[in-house]
Amino acid sequence: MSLVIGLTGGIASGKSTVVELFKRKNATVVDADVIARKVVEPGTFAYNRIVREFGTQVVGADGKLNRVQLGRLVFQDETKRRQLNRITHPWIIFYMVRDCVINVLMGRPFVVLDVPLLFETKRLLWLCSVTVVVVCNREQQIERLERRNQLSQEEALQRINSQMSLQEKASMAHFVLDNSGTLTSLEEQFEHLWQQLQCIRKRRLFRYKLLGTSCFVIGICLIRTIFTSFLKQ
Ligand SMILES: CC(C)(COP(=O)(O)OP(=O)(O)OC[C@H]1O[C@@H](n2cnc3c(N)ncnc32)[C@H](O)[C@@H]1O)[C@@H](O)C(=O)NCCC(=O)NCCS
Ligand SMILES: Nc1ncnc2c1ncn2[C@@H]1O[C@H](COP(=O)(O)OP(=O)(O)OP(=O)(O)O)[C@@H](O)[C@H]1O
Repeated sequence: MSLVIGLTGGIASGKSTVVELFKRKNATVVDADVIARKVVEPGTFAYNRIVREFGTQVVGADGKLNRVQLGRLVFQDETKRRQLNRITHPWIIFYMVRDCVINVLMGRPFVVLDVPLLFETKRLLWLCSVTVVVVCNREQQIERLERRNQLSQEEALQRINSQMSLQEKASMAHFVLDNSGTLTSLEEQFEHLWQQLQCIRKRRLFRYKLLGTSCFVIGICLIRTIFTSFLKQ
C-alpha cells in the first residue's frame, strides 16, 4: 500500500532540498518541474503551440525553448502566464497522474508528488493522502531566488508574487516544514515528519488489512449460509 504525499511550497522555499531528504529515505519522487520540461521538448504538441502563440523570440539557437526569455515574459505578465499554463498544465497533469498511478501499482511505500502549484491549480490534490508545505521567510526567499537564478530583486518579487502566499499554503497543508533556519534545522523537522508519515502509513495498512479480513470472513459466512440452505432443500 502506498502513501501519496503532495509536496509544495513557494519558489525557492526549499522543496528540492526536502526532496533530497525524501530520496535518502528511499521514497519515490515524481517531480512536476522535470515533467514540465519534458512536455515542452522540441516537436511536442505543447512546444509547437508555445512557438505559435509566443513567437520565435522564445526559441533558442539550439531549437529548444529559451526558458530564461520565456520566464521573463510570463512572470511579468499574468495574461501570458495563464496562456502558458493553459498550454502546459493539461500535459503536466496527465503525466503526473500516470507516473503516480504506476508507482502506486508497483507498490512503492511512499510516493512524493513535488508540485510547486499544488494548491494554485488543485488538480492533483485528489491523489494526495497527505500534503506538506515547505515555507521560509520572505527575505530569505527573495535572497535565495536572486542568488540561485541570478535575478534582480524586482524579478525575484515578480516570481514570488505570481504564486499563492506561503501563509495561505501553510494554512491549507497537513504538515509545514519551516526552512527559514539552517539545513540542520530542516533535517531535524524532516525526521519528525518522516516518523509521523510512517505512523500514518502503518495505521492505513492496518485498516486495509482489517477491512480485507472482514470482507473475507463475511464472504465465507455468506457462502456457508447459501450452501447449507441449498442442502436442506
Ligand atoms: C516559465 C518557465 C519557462 C521558466 O523556466 P525556468 O527553467 O526558469 O524555471 P523552472 O521551470 O525550473 O521553475 C522554477 C519554479 O518557478 C515556479 N513556476 C514555474 N512555472 C510557474 C507558473 N506558471 N506560475 C507560477 N510559478 C511558476 C515554480 O515554483 C517552479 O518550481 C517554466 O517554469 C514553465 O514552463 N512554466 C510553466 C509550467 C509550470 O507551471 N511549471 C510548474 C510546475 S506545476
Ligand atoms: N536552509 C537553507 N539555508 C541556505 N540555503 C538554502 C536552504 N534551503 C535551501 N537553500 C538554497 O536555496 C535555494 C532554493 O532551494 P530549493 O532549490 O530547494 O527550492 P525549491 O523550492 O525547490 O525552488 P523551485 O521551486 O524554485 O525550484 C537553493 O539554492 C538551495 O541550495
